[in-house]
Amino acid sequence: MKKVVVGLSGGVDSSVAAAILHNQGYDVIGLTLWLMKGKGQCCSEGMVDAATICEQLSIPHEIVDMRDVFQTNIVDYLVSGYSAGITPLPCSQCNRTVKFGPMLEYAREKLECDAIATGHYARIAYDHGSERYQLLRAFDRNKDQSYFLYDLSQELLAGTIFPLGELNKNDTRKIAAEYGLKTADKPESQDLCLVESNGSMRAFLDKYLAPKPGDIVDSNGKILGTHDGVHHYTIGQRKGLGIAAAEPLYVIKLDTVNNLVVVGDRTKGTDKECAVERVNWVSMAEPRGSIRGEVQIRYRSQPVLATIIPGEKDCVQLVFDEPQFSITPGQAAVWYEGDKVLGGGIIKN
Ligand SMILES: Nc1ncnc2c1ncn2[C@@H]1O[C@H](COP(=O)(O)OP(=O)(O)OP(=O)(O)O)[C@@H](O)[C@H]1O
Repeated sequence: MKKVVVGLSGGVDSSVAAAILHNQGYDVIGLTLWLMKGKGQCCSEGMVDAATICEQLSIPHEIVDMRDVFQTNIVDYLVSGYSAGITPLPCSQCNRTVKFGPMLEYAREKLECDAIATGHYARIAYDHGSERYQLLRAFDRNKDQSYFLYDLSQELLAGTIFPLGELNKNDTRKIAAEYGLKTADKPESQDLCLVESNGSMRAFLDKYLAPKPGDIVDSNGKILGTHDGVHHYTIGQRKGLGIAAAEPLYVIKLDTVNNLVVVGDRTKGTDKECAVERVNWVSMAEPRGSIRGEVQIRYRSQPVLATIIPGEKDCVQLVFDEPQFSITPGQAAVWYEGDKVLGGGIIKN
């Protein structure tokens, strides 16, 4: 019988992923990564729900303590990024270094099992021509999570199954109800897990970073207001600036050297190019020259046409056909060809 380790967060998606594979005849083992430090965090509820699902499906449940790895790779990474004036995207980093990598390693070393599965909405296909695993968007475009998965290596893709890739969320809920899963009606998580467990990104950051008051200025240096720490702002932000102005103003630069938040009208926040670092080529090998692709610079942004120019040391330059508003250092840029994730990386500037 084929054996698979399913990452169980205690949510409906991973519960259904486990139930589907179990029903298909896989020998399923549930595995929950214990991620967050502190009592009463969302993880403790998640672990109990995951254990309940395993009980329902009569499958074993393992819990692996990953709190230190999560603290170093995600919490510290976020805090140092925000204090340096960037807006880091923790999810792709979390997927590679906290979830998929360690889960596959644990599955192989401790459970003699070569495959893992998660409840992500994305698809994987093997292309015989290029001999590569391809990462594809989910059928449900509204739930598609391929943007967060661009950083997975070929080895990780080879060992991963996404049982929900061809379903839409309504199907998932229906299947959960059909199987009578305890998590069937569990509400959708809306935010980043750290935001959800702390109430807001501000509340999370305030636990680690002291207030550092400074000025909000326009691009000529004119003082328009004050702020309580550059780390509370993000490029493109419009709300919560506390400035009355005739036209809408957006954050266009975070100047940590002079402790300034620089604001301007929408035209000042657009750019035709950006540099991307820590690039991972997913469905294709790194090309020798420029390629064209549809690029997403945020999770929910519309893909836009651009030329992708490979550079040195895992870097590329993106040149957009049309200037883009609020290109945010720290967020991921992911380039696609149709449904296929070609590659992605972290926006540098
Ligand atoms: N703590 C965890 N331990 C093991 N696997 C996890 C954990 N958190 C998330 N995962 C896996 O990653 C997938 C995507 O996680 P995400 O945080 O995006 O939750 P989600 O889409 O709301 O899914 P779910 O409904 O299963 O919580 C989950 O479906 C699960 O398979």
